[in-house]
Amino acid sequence: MTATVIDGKAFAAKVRGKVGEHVARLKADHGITPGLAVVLVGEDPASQVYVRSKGKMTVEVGMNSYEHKLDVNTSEATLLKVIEELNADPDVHGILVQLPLPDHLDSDLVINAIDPAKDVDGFHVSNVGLLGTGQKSMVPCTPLGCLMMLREHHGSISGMNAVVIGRSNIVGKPMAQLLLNDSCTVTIAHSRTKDLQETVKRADIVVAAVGRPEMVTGDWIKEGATVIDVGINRIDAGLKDDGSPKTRLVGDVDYASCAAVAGAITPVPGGVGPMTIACLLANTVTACSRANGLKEPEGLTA
Ligand SMILES: Nc1nc2c(c(=O)[nH]1)N[C@@H](CN(C=O)c1ccc(C(=O)N[C@@H](CCC(=O)O)C(=O)O)cc1)CN2
Repeated sequence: MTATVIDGKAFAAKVRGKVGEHVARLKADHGITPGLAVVLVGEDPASQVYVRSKGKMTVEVGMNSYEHKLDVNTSEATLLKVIEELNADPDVHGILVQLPLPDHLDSDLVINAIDPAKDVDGFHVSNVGLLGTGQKSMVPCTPLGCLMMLREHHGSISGMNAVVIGRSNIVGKPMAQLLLNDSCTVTIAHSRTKDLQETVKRADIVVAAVGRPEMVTGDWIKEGATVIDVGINRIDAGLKDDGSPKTRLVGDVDYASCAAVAGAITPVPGGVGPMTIACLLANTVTACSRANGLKEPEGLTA
């Protein structure tokens, strides 16, 4: 079997298109422009790229983008003050603090200082609780993107066996919750799971979010299963012509061997990654609609 490639880049463009349509309606019918504030502390190169990309795409869909770039040594008190001001700003409907934060800052404390209604990352403990109890919440962007791709590919995923590899608060746990809310039978596997390979082999849906380059190989995958690769790992790829080191982006899944067995698979790059930012924009327009007591966009929430 050769797997169908689930094109996250193309799907993300469609999601951004829908967000743009909803933003245009909010502006034309209600005179409201959704606003997204992104806070970056420090100069982590990957985070800088993601934040730039978020700002650019926010503007492209017609929303206002507010960037707050803070020095790497910013104190917790200063960061909390910035969040407090954004919470109180009526033009800001979504707030995101780019992770990881520098070590001296307590991520949980910072995230839980965000107004849950503006928490477009869905990481605030109130949103985690709401999602866990099947209530309306803000949903973390990466798992939401995975869910959208699964629904688009399968129609319904009800009753399917899903294995999520990884138990992070950002991806693994909310992903498992979303799959459960869609009536999958869900296993959360991790580095200490006994018989990990056998566990994965039983799955109709595999979501790999462990952060280990190409860990999941084709012999772990049930024939015809759908494989969603959340991993973004930069690995050595020899030397460039000028002798400098070359790198290559790979997922947590060994693409070639898994694609030979799976029914469908997301590539890296171009799979889950682009959906993360598209879902951030979707969450912002959802937050803005909710804040104004207006109808939420269809097909952009869980
Ligand atoms: N506050 C948050 N911090 C972080 C999140 C998050 O959702 N909220 N997720 C990641 C980083 N991230 C967005 O912030 C992100 C990661 C990857 C991509 C993406 O499009 N990746 C491309 C490849 C890009 C490359 O070449 O490096 C792909 O997979 O095709 C978008 C967003 C951690 N922090």
